[in-house]
Amino acid sequence: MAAIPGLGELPPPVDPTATTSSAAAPTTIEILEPFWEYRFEVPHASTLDIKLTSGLAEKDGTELAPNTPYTFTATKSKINTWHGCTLEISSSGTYDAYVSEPTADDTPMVSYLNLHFKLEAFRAIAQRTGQMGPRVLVVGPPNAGKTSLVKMLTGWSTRMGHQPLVVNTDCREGMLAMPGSLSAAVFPSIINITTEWGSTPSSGPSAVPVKLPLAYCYGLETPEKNTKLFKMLLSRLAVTVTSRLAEDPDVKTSGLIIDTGGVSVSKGSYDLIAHVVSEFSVNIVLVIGSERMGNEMQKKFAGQKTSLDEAITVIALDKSGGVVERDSGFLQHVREAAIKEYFFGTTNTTLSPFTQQVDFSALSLWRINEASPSAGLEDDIYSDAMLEKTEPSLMLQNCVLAVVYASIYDSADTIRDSNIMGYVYVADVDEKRKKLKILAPVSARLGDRPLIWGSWPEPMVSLLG
Ligand SMILES: Nc1ncnc2c1ncn2[C@@H]1O[C@H](COP(=O)(O)OP(=O)(O)OP(=O)(O)O)[C@@H](O)[C@H]1O
Repeated sequence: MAAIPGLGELPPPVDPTATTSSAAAPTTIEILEPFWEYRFEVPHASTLDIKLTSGLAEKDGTELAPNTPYTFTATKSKINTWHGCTLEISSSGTYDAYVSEPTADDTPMVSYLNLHFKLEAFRAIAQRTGQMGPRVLVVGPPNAGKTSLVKMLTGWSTRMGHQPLVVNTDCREGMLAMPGSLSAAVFPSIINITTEWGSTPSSGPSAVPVKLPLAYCYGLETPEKNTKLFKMLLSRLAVTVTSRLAEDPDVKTSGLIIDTGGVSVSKGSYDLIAHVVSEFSVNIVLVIGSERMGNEMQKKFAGQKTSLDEAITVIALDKSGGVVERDSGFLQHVREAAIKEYFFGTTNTTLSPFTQQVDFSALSLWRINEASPSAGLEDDIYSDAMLEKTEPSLMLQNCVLAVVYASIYDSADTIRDSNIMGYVYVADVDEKRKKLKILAPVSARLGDRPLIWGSWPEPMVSLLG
């Protein structure tokens, strides 16, 4: 299992492998004026190469290096420019792209950048006084551009020399960890823009320093599937994040940026938002893409204080017209690609995962339960039942399991509260011989650590195909 020591960063290798471009593909040139965006959608079977040949451009807050081809696949995104630029585009396979031509007055990007400068002002005060930097939570309906905003605020702050701690509470997608995980990582350096958040920290070289997240396994698709477990893991993550802030002055003054999954206007979702606000002492709530949610958040947090006795400010932001919906098929390909990359690397950095045969009896396997609808939120007798010791079965076929930093002799609660060390994949289940064929990024004895089995990410059939 690839070690995830937590919240650090791996240095880049001395000789990173350069990204390759499809030299034979026809090339088009796009000239962008200030504030314009090059918006593109590449399906998983195709690749799109984008090279900045003049001017300055960025993707979600991270600047493109000049004359360097960036290869995108299974991506819907944009490249924007503040001062104008020229891009050279080539592709293999199909893709959709167009240039959006807003002015400074009609792009929400300007309000996002202004917000960034406000956060910088708070960070400057924090540096002078030794106080905590801003703790920012981004909420909004599905497909509002929340994650893109979190990336932009992270990228811009990193470029100013800060080290924000980014927290992902969206269990449907992973941040530097598999989907189904809740994770946090410090971003002292740029994000690898060709993947969602950069590579997951399996073994293998990368041109951009690999961020090491701290991750907990929730293993279910939505917070509603087991709200109590979800809240417990968030609290657990908040404790670790808070102690990380306390021990590192640079991270402390840079503050937190927290992403959420899309919420509908409902009491249950608002309770979860309030839980995150209180556990992470959030003092700035950004509501993107819903005036109604903005108003309701204003009302909810009016007059409330953080644990540090600061007021909670709610700021409503417009959604960008470029944000696109990603249908379930597309997102499934994205998840599959992330899992494949974890075990096999990318075309540039091929990894060789280890396959081993393991007896059913040699494993300590724990199943994450969905809460029964009758289980009361505050009802503690359900605590242990959230994680249940179980025997391997055919149901494990093609599942990803989380390996956690705990002992197989620990209690269910301790195992639940332990952070993730890495992941393995069940390639085959032989019920007759009572053996599993398991794929792991490194060779290690699997019987020594508890394995957590959830229903998210869903079984991936084509991983070895
Ligand atoms: N201006 C833009 N132009 C083109 N694509 C964009 C733009 N802004 C965001 N996107 C893309 O739209 C998709 C949805 O955006 P994003 O993931 O930021 O939304 P979200 O609110 O976090 O979604 P979710 O509700 O699934 O968490 C992403 O693929 C993102 O890269």
